[in-house]
Amino acid sequence: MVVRTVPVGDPGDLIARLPDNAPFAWVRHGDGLVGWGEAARVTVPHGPGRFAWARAWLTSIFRAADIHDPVGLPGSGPVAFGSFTFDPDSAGSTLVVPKTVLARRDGRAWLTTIGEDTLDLVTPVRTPGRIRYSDGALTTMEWEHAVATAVKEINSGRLDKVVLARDLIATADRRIDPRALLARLAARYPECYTFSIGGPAGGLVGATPELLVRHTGRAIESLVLAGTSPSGADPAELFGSAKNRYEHACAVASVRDALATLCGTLDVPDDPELLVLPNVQHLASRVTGRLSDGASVLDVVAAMHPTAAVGGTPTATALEVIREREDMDRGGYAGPVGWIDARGDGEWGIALRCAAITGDRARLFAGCGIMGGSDPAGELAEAQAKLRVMRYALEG
Ligand SMILES: C=C(O[C@H]1C=CC=C(C(=O)O)[C@@H]1O)C(=O)O
Repeated sequence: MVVRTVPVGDPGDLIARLPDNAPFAWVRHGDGLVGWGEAARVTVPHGPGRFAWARAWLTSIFRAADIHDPVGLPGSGPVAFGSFTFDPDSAGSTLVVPKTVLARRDGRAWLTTIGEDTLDLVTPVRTPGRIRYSDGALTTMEWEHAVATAVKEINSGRLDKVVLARDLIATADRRIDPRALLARLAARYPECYTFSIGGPAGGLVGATPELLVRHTGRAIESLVLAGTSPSGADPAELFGSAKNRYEHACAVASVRDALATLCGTLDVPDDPELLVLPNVQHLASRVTGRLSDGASVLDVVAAMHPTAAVGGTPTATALEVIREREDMDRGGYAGPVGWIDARGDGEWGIALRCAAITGDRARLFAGCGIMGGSDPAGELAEAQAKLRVMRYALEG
């Protein structure tokens, strides 16, 4: 495999450059990486060793490559995009090395191609047309009942926190082109990571505000989110809510504990800040650290997933409750999504505010941190607000 990276002039809108409807993307504030074509693809076997397996597969692919990379920045040279399922026992975790990657970072842009240059025929982007919605695994009433049961389990002492999610099925007039969704998401949610892991029939598309980990050399950074109110509500209520503060503290603790074993230094803020998005606002904590050895971004992802922003506290009990109450397979929702390069650098988010696309169908997901004081109707309203991201991507 011959890999060539060359510096290029400013490519403008990265998403507008995607030629086909199986795109790869990771874009925030216009910067990031987009890719197309497939030089290599693998389905990662499910089970507890999946991240180590993925890492070994990538090492063998990247080691065998003949790499010409004068740019030498995170994301230059060969790159793999990936999505891992939330549940280690679910099938469908995927890594793909695109044939072509176009990237921009801090005013510098580059193009990486693998193998022979091919003429990429640009297919027109079509919007999905009219969208009809139907219930996913549970009706809204059944989901509220699941939340009420989880609240009882928390109050009986079985666990402290669990994140319960629901799905919603959208059916479009025609085959959904992820590029149409990416363009809308990147324009409306510039603060989020707009992502796509393309597949032959569709793939996973979304705009997540939650950075699981950015790895640049030995420096790592994570943005932990948990605790939500509608945008426009008084932030003082969110900061003053014991329920939301404890929900956030559980998520921060899970990240701190996972990173402490890998980092020589780790900086965890005492108090959260506010992240305001068009639909909701979150309590947010930016955690930074330095790795004590040469762990790759996937090694760090393996140690962190699932954080209590998407699982719960304690983790193992929360996973049991999620399996018992949600009545669905989350697939890639709430799993790690992102990219890794041959140096082990990369950026991985938690796949929130996303949908799994298959042909003319999209499965949308949203979840909420459930605590002892949660009100099922309030949690349903919060889940609906989170679903607005992908409803907007589909409907415009
Ligand atoms: C699980 C989701 O959000 C998480 C991230 C931020 C705030 C959350 C909350 O307040 O419940 C969730 O922990 C989702 O968007 O599906």
